[in-house]
Amino acid sequence: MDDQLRQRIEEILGSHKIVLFMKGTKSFPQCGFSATVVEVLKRVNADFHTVNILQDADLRQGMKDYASWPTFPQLYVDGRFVGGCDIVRDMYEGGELQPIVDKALGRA
Ligand SMILES: N[C@@H](CCC(=O)N[C@@H](CS)C(=O)NCC(=O)O)C(=O)O
Repeated sequence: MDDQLRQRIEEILGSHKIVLFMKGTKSFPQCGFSATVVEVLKRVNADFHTVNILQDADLRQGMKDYASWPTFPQLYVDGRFVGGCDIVRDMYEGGELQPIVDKALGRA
C-alpha cells in the first residue's frame, strides 16, 4: 500500500473513536453483514463514524491490506481492528462489546 493511502486511513482512524468501514451507509446499509454491525452498534449506544467503501475503490482494497482482513464490514475502536460481522456479533452476545465501546467513548 502506498504511503498516501496509509496516511489517509490513519487520519480516518485518528479522527473517530469508533469507525465502521462498511457497504452503504448507517441509514442505508447495502449488505446484510454491514446492516448487522450497524444494528449491534446502535444497541450498545455507540457513537460511530461510517465509511462507505462501495464509493471508494482505493479504500476498499486498502482496508483489506491494512487490516489483513478480506471482507467488510470492518470495525475499528480506538484505532485498532476489532473484527467483522461474526466477531462483532459474538462479542455483543458475549457481553464483551459494550465495555470496549464504553471505554473508547469515555463512559467506563
Ligand atoms: N464472515 C464475514 C462476512 C462478511 C463478508 O463475507 N463480506 C463480503 C461480502 S459483503 C465482502 O466484503 N467481500 C469483499 C468485497 O466485497 O470487497 C464477517 O464476519 O464479516
